[in-house]
Amino acid sequence: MSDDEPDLELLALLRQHLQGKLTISEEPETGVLEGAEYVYDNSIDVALDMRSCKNAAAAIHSQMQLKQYSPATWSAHELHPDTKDESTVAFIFTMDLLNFSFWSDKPESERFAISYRDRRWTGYWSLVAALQRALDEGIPITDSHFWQDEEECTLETLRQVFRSCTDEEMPMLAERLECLREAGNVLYEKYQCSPSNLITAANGSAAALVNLLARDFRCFRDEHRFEGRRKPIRLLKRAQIFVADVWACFEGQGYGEFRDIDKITMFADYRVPQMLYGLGCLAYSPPLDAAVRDKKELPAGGSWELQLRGCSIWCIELIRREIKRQHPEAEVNAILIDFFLYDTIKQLESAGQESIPHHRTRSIWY
Ligand SMILES: Nc1nc2c(c(CN[C@H]3C=C[C@H](O)[C@@H]3O)cn2[C@@H]2O[C@H](COP(=O)(O)O)[C@@H](O)[C@H]2O)c(=O)[nH]1
Repeated sequence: MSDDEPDLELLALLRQHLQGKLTISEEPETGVLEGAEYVYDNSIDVALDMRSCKNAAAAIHSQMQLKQYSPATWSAHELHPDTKDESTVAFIFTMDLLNFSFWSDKPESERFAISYRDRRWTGYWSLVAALQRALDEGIPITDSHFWQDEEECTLETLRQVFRSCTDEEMPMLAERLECLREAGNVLYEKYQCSPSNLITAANGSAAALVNLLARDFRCFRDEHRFEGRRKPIRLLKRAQIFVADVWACFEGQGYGEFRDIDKITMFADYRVPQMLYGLGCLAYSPPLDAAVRDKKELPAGGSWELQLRGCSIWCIELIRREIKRQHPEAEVNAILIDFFLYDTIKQLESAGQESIPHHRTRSIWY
């Protein structure tokens, strides 16, 4: 549809509203789930297997019960901050500004890794370890004033913060510096340099906080054109995982209190789709299956990548609904299911039991 043609969807909504049949709720929506369902309905290279989703729902629920998965599980990870104050919000914001693209095709012993507390950390944990190490070394890496200081916060500084114990540098360092610089400027201009003011501005709504991050920060605006649809598909992975990390860290209290936290969807990354494939929930067309197994890079924003990301979000939504159908009393949402599946695929990876490689796309979105 060209831009000058009437938006029939919008006209229908307005007509219903004028006829008093529709109360436009003031509660904000992110639109992520609507976009994910659209991608699922229009995917030909990724499909969901309903029988496997049903079986996975039962297995995931019982495992989560067994492991007593709850928001408190977040703080149990040794590298996550155990303070619960404004500096913790700044830490999580910094972490989720940079929470993308750690994957490497080098052998395990040669891939980018951070040495910290006598251990070698890779992937997402290399990010958390590097931030903790920087703070231990007196580098104010979670301070937005620092991010704006072009003398102090340089590419060289980031090379130091993210120095590897192997020859491989952290991927996309220049893009990471750009994210910090932009976030520092936006926080200075609109939020008195304080990430916790973002939470205050959202006034207790998780969806409002996600929308505010996508509106004010280009580096959180994880939105993409899909198959000619006029409205972009909003995936907003790092904006959503920021809200989820704050909610889990503060266990739904204080900075973590959101009345609509269940509106947050699965985080469309490169790990959980891999887990869903292993559970038989996701199936790929032969050309996509071959490309993923051959570890070919999938172009960022391409149809295959968007089908993988959108169908994964929709798949977790169906699993969540099935768990709630089987166990109406279950305290479960897409966040906890997602966290559980990420942690599980990481355990399978360390045991060398992945059934397919994760897909390879280089981007700042995940
Ligand atoms: N969907 C989803 N994606 C997640 C996470 C996490 C870590 N969250 C912690 C907090 C609570 C949980 O219990 C986890 O312990 C990282 N990622 C993403 O994965 C990729 C990193 O993969 P690898 O290079 O293999 O570490 C990268 O895109 C990163 O953004 C998650 O939870 N869900």
